[in-house]
Amino acid sequence: MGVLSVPAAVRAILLDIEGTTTPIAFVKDTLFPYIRDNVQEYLRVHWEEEECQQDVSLLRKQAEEDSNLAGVVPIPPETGTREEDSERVIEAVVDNVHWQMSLDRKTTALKQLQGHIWKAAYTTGQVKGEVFEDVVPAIRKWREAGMKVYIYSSGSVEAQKLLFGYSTEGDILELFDGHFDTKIGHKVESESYKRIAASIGCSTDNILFLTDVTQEANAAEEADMHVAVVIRPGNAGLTDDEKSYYSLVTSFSELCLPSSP
Ligand SMILES: CSCCC(=O)C(=O)COP(=O)(O)O
Ligand SMILES: [Mg+2]
Repeated sequence: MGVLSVPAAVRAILLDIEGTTTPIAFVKDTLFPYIRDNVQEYLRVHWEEEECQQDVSLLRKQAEEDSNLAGVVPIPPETGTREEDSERVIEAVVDNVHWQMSLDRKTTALKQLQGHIWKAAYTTGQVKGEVFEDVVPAIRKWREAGMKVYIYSSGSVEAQKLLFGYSTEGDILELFDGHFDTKIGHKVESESYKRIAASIGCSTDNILFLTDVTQEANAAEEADMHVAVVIRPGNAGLTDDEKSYYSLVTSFSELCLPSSP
């Protein structure tokens, strides 16, 4: 087992979810298929609700921005009150969601709707959020040592709270001091990490970011955060250059805090 010495300046640890706290397989084989199978029914049941209409407006706006992309599915406005008219728009939303998911898009519009659809899956016990077994004991230890712990995922804050609130380890939301999603900016843009530091109330140099994606690690490093790349079963492989450049961990238990013996 390796050891990663956490720099003395670090006061907060910022965690990615998919591929870091949670197996990619849980997202790809459980969460995403649930959306594909249930999006149409969800839209039919919740169509008249304000929250659902806001999600659809955001998806429509995203489709307009995506108009130059191959395969984009535009979402027409609803022009009447007849059921056939709603059904026509629902079909377009379903196709748009399926298209975005086929490309693993991380748009705020897609992620917001996904979070709302997953709510029933978690609250009825059909799905439990998976976390690697080293995650909870390590975070408890970090917190005891005075470290703040935050989540930054492309999954919406609502989706994050469902995953950790209904996890295989029970409700573990108390382990986190806060949550960030793409509303603060995309994970491959360095400005996002500066905004997160400002929101936490510290300097980027006081934060260690753990992620499986090297483009995210690059962006955080460019913002002057400390970074480590997490290697988990099922994660994408790294090039030899990436392996030698980044600090790597295969378990959170490998992190050694400055005061740790
Ligand atoms: C937060 S639950 C769903 C995960 C998800 O939708 C996703 O896109 C994961 O992205 P991450 O930034 O956590 O790798
Ligand atoms: Mg990830």
